[in-house]
Amino acid sequence: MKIRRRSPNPTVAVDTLRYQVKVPDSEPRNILEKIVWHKEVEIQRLRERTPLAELQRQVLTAPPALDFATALRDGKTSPAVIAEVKKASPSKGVIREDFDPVAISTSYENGGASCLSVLTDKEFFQGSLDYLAQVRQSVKLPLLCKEFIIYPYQIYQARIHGADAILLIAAILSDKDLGYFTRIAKALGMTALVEVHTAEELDRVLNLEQVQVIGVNNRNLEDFSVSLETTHQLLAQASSHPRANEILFVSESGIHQSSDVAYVAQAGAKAILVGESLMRQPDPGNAIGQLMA
Ligand SMILES: O=C(O)c1ccccc1NCC(=O)[C@H](O)[C@H](O)COP(=O)(O)O
Repeated sequence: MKIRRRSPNPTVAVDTLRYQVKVPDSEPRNILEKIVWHKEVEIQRLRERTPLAELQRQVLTAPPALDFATALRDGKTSPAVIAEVKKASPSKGVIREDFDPVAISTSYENGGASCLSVLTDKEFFQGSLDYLAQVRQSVKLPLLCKEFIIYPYQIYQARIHGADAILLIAAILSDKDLGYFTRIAKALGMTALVEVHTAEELDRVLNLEQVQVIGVNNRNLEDFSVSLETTHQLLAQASSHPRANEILFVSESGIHQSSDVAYVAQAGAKAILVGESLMRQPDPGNAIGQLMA
């Protein structure tokens, strides 16, 4: 998937007036591009308010990160469950009206999740970094900050708010950034979960030595279609790579029933990331038990 990091619609300054010069194809081509373009503006604004140096100062006094990767390897269940705290999504709109991130997380912890994922994007998922901080105060499980990370700034933000792991999406980051961001995460004691959706992205990521945890997203972010076959195909491709045995593979998205869990586990996934199907149940933690039955 080719994601353009910025809108090709340039702003031209003429004296004090600013004109938008429309160029062809200046609309985002898919939801991922739309999210990333919005993120560029969002991070720019945040940086103006709180510079990176201030975050780097704050991170020094944060409690140490928990070991996300080990919690998955030692999973409470097989495969291990990363249960997601997700109020809404671009594909489904609002998923859970009575959204209480702390109650949901506690229920997940009691229900057998090995780790939690907390969506922090406000604009498209109605998430928040404050939810992440609240969840950190309430549960002992390792936490993934589910964000669209395009700058190191966001990694520091995640750590300060209690994250133990970050998501890095191969479709929106160059190899250089993936390597650099993974090293920053490691320096902060965090795990990087690097997400792929295509054979080409998987190839790129397998060749980055420092990547230890790879997520296969079953959702196509261009058209929102979901197919668990993506896990099957990409894990078959990975199996012939020399590093295959040292990588922990996570199957993400579209997992609704126990036959889905069996299918991706059989394909080689050692962990699953589940949001919507748990969030739609009255007791999300109890739903983990049903899913893993
Ligand atoms: O969930 C979406 O609609 C979505 C749209 C655009 C970018 C990302 C999106 N989801 C992020 C995720 O990775 C999922 O929340 C996660 O894998 C859980 O998926 P599900 O179990 O299907 O809720």
